[in-house]
Parts: sequence; C-alpha cells; structure tokens
Amino acid sequence: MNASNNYWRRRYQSFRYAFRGIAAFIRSEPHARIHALATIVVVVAGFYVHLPAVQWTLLLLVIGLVWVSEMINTVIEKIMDHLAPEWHERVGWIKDVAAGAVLVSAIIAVVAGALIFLPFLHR
Ligand SMILES: Nc1ncnc2c1ncn2[C@@H]1O[C@H](COP(=O)(O)OP(=O)(O)OP(=O)(O)O)[C@@H](O)[C@H]1O
Repeated sequence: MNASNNYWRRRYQSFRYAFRGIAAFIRSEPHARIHALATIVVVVAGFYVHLPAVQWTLLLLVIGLVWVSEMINTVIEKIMDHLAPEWHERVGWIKDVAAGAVLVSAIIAVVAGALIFLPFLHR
C-alpha cells in the first residue's frame, strides 16, 4: 500500500516538474510566446471554420511538432552555452542543425496549415 502510494506520488511529482518546464520555457523564451500566439490564432480559426476531426488532428500534430522542436532546440542551445561557452566551430554546427530542425517543422506547419485552411476560404 505504501509502495503504491510512493509510486503515484513520484508520478505526480514528475508531472509537476514537466509542467514547470513548460511554464519556464514560455516565461524565458520570446520564441515560445510567438508560438503561443500563433497556436491561439490557429485554434480560434479552426473553431471559426468548424474544422472536421481529421483536419483538427493534423493541425494539432503540426502545432505539437513546432512546439516540441523549439523546446528541444532551446534545450540544446542552453546545454551548449553551459558546457561550451567559448566559440567553437562544432558548437556552431550543433546549434545551426538544431535551429534547422525548428525551421523544417515550421515550414511543414505553414504548408499543412495552408492545405487545411485554404479549402474553407473558397467556400
Ligand atoms: N559557441 C559558439 N560557437 C560557434 N558558433 C556559435 C556559438 N554560439 C552561437 N553560435 C552561432 O550563432 C548562432 C546563434 O546562436 P545563439 O545561441 O545565439 O542562438 P539564438 O540566436 O539565441 O537562437 P534562437 O533564435 O533559436 O534563440 C548559432 O546557430 C551558431 O551559428
């Protein structure tokens, strides 16, 4: 009984740390606030045009893709700044590729968003 209580307590703590991480990301990163604004605009537009469930699912997947890639990119930048604050070609490569991952996800999100919303503009 006690072991089971400890298990759920640890799971609860893990969720708290994860939510704290999301809040820290939004508080400290200007990019995160731009993503938050874009997410709100797109979700409101989705409700406005009454997106069907499949389009909602695809939209949420690309929104998630951008958030996750931006969060991982930010973590990589912070790790590199902490471990290797000096200028180094390899650090530049790592940061460039991590930023490239965000750009890939953003391009996919813009194209997917256009494909999802354009048919509703023609109605
Ligand atoms: N220590 C370093 N060594 C070599 N190049 C670096 C280093 N730090 C940054 N750079 C170069 O500068 C670019 C921007 O790095 P920086 O850490 O300033 O990211 P940022 O501009 O804060 O990115 P973001 O806009 O995603 O927050 C990197 O992609 C890399 O090309």
